[in-house]
Amino acid sequence: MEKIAVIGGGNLGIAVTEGMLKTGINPEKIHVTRRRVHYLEPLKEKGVNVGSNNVAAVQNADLIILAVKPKQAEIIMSEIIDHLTDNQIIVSLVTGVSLEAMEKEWKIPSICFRAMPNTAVELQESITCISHQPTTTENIESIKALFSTLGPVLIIQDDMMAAATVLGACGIAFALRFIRAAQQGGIEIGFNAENALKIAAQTVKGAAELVLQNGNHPEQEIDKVTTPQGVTISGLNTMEHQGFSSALIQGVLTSYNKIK
Ligand SMILES: NC(=O)C1=CN([C@@H]2O[C@H](COP(=O)(O)OP(=O)(O)OC[C@H]3O[C@@H](n4cnc5c(N)ncnc54)[C@H](OP(=O)(O)O)[C@@H]3O)[C@@H](O)[C@H]2O)C=CC1
Ligand SMILES: O=C(O)[C@@H]1CCC=N1
Repeated sequence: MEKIAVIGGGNLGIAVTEGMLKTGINPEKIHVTRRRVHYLEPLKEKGVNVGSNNVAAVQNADLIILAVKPKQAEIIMSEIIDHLTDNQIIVSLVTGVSLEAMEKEWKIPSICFRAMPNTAVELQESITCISHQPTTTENIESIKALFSTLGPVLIIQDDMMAAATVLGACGIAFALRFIRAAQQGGIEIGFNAENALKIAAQTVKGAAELVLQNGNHPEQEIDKVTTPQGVTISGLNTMEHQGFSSALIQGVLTSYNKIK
């Protein structure tokens, strides 16, 4: 990709930009916008173009990454629409706005994709789900290649984007709440906060790697830890009696129903 505009340098826009910078992309090729431009000072110091002029940013860009809230996106689209060309590519990270709505309601002339990374994109540890219209045949590989530098990529149907948002993007918060709870437990049994957090976080990372690298079902790995009449199974069963898995599944469904 030659020049990239990131419209909306907030939590996700900054994370995506930081991730792209880590891939070695030339910072001068990136232009990030937001209204309170002073929050973009750290990116500016790294050589990224920053500003509040969305039109200037898109006029110069081959790829436009839209990273604003849905209501903000409507306003911004009306501002930039006349400056878009049909050879530009728009990748929307906006939650809950389908490709069909982007084309019909926003009337975007450019090639549209949706992408759903999570904030670990900053560390190139996201999983990014990408969707495109069935009629879109070009540019899929280049979009896939860009996000593949930021973690694994899955191409999915656009109607699965809400599910991707919940499992992948909200999932970061769900996993972090687990880590926090484990840390709190760790403090009760004697660790200071710093060590409890380090153990909890690294243990989650290790558990994830066991699933990802071994390709095993979580329960296979759990079986290896649960000594008969041992301490792990007692703790696990108490958590389940308290509704651990059920609470997580219900939370996922609540988030999903809210997007829908
Ligand atoms: N955070 C996450 O983990 C994820 C978020 N998403 C989706 O990504 C989108 C962005 O989320 P998030 O980054 O969390 O939200 P933020 O509110 O952090 O970021 C949006 C940014 O847009 C800027 N903005 C608002 N109006 C304009 C404008 N007119 N021109 C330029 N910039 C503008 C705001 O800055 P200012 O007020 O200074 O203009 C703000 O920083 C949302 O649709 C969200 O649902 C998707 C996946 C994960
Ligand atoms: O909470 C939200 O609505 C957005 C979508 C995914 C992550 N943040």
